Amino acid sequence: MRRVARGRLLLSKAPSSMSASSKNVFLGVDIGTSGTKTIAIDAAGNLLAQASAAYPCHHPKPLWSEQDPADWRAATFKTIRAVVKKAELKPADVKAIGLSGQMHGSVFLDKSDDVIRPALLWNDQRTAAECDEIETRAGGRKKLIKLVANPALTGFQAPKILWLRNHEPRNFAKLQKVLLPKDYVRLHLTGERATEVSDASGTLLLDVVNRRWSKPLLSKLELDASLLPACYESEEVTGKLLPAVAKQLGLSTDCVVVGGAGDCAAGAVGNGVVQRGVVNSSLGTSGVVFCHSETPEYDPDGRLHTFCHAVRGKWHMMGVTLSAAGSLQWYADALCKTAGGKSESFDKLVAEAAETAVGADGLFFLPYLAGERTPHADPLARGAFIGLTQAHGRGELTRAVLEGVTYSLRDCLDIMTGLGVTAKEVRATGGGARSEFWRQLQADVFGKRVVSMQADEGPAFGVALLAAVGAGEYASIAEACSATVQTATESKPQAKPRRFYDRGVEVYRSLYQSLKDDYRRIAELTS
Ligand SMILES: Nc1ncnc2c1ncn2[C@@H]1O[C@H](COP(=O)(O)OP(=O)(O)O)[C@@H](O)[C@H]1O
Ligand SMILES: O=C(CO)[C@@H](O)[C@H](O)COP(=O)(O)O
Repeated sequence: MRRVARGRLLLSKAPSSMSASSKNVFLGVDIGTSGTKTIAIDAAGNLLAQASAAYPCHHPKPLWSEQDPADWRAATFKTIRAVVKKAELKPADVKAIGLSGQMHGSVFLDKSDDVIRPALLWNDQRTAAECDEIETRAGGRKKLIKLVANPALTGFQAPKILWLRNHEPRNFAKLQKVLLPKDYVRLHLTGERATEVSDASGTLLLDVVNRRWSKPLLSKLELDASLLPACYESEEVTGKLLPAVAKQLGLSTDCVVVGGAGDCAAGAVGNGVVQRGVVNSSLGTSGVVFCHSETPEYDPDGRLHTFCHAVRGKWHMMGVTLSAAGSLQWYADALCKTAGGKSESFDKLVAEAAETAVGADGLFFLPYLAGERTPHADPLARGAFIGLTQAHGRGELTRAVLEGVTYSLRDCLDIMTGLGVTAKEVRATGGGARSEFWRQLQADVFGKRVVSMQADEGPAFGVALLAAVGAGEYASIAEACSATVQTATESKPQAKPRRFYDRGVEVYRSLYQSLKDDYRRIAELTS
């Protein structure tokens, strides 16, 4: 059923309603930090239906971050049922499902596959001591990078496993398996304990160059390899729906679940970033700047991650700022309640910001609400408004948040550029990229053309394409992308704001340098 050319043809002439027998539908599920989004697409990449469900994130202590895996499972089942209903799909229509999700999170399971404690997330900063332990056990930072291509960072999964061993030994004694968020959902869909290379890269336990678990590092950390699931390539089939699950979802037991991808690689596939020349910028809870690599490439200072791409035999580099659109979410929730007690809408806040001057009249925002990864790798960093005056109102505050987050993405982009990555265009994705104003701001801060995508479904679209490849609809991910991915709007850098932001980013950068010792003192004060 390989029908590459058909996919291309259908792109320009997509049927609005296919006959029951002709449907070949693929689902993409993205288990994000703020919620889960599921989409259904046809073979040409046309969106048939989408549904989303939100859930909370818990912060039991400052800079800690946890979620209940049961919320991801419930949201996935609910949204799959919703798209099946909305698109009026018959069980046999859905050929494959792709899973994507927030990376690095650790779901600790006991021998009955029950969750031992809430999951520790990608933006949880409690593991600084365990990162030091990993570097020491590996024989130093250089040796660690040789084994797994990356330095130890607090968000990654391996330090979380060591944290459990060091701080909750009774829970560690029960531990049989550690899964990533999307892979916990896979277990409930298929009964299989499996992951794939792009998400596995973010555990710090994958030999990224050879795309397999690093036995040498596992042994140095005294971790049993049986804790980890089987590791596949992203488009490979990892299992089929369990009979009871298929019945519950209105799908068939012939429906396969492919490896899928971590949300960064999935978003890149969804935006067609499967070759050099374009980079992806994502404004989700986190912010990510992502480039494709033909071979593993490294930032010698370890500020960018070197991970496997969701494309077989390819890699990527990315910089990750921990509170991107998440900063806007925090700001709306903490400081912008309406009279009815709800958070002000993002559209209203952004419209107010758009009315204010470039640079928010000298107000800066540092978006380090959850510490920071790129460029500072500083778990103690904190957020800040700097430069407030009595002339500032809500519009300037919002603008400062949007600008601060975008400066942080520029930090990531500039590191990449410094390593020789050239990009003629930035492809914008994530909830924040829905805003035309924020896309234009990116163009002005980056000094590059920023485009939005026709299928603005981010990682969910990327893994739906991986599902289509896994089911044999396309011969390769590159073919699936070239048949279905199209850009939509374009924002070009404007000369005056661009000049301002080139100077503004220097002030922004020096503010962190001025504050970093104080962050340490704040940590001592509050510990
Ligand atoms: N219209 C909008 N304008 C600006 N920002 C928006 C808009 N809609 C959503 N966002 C931002 O996008 C975030 C959600 O992005 P999303 O990519 O869904 O996150 P995640 O994948 O982390 O769950 C919201 O918290 C909000 O900050
Ligand atoms: O930590 C990373 C990537 O390294 C984050 O990108 C997470 O994967 C969370 O994604 P969002 O929920 O923000 O989309």
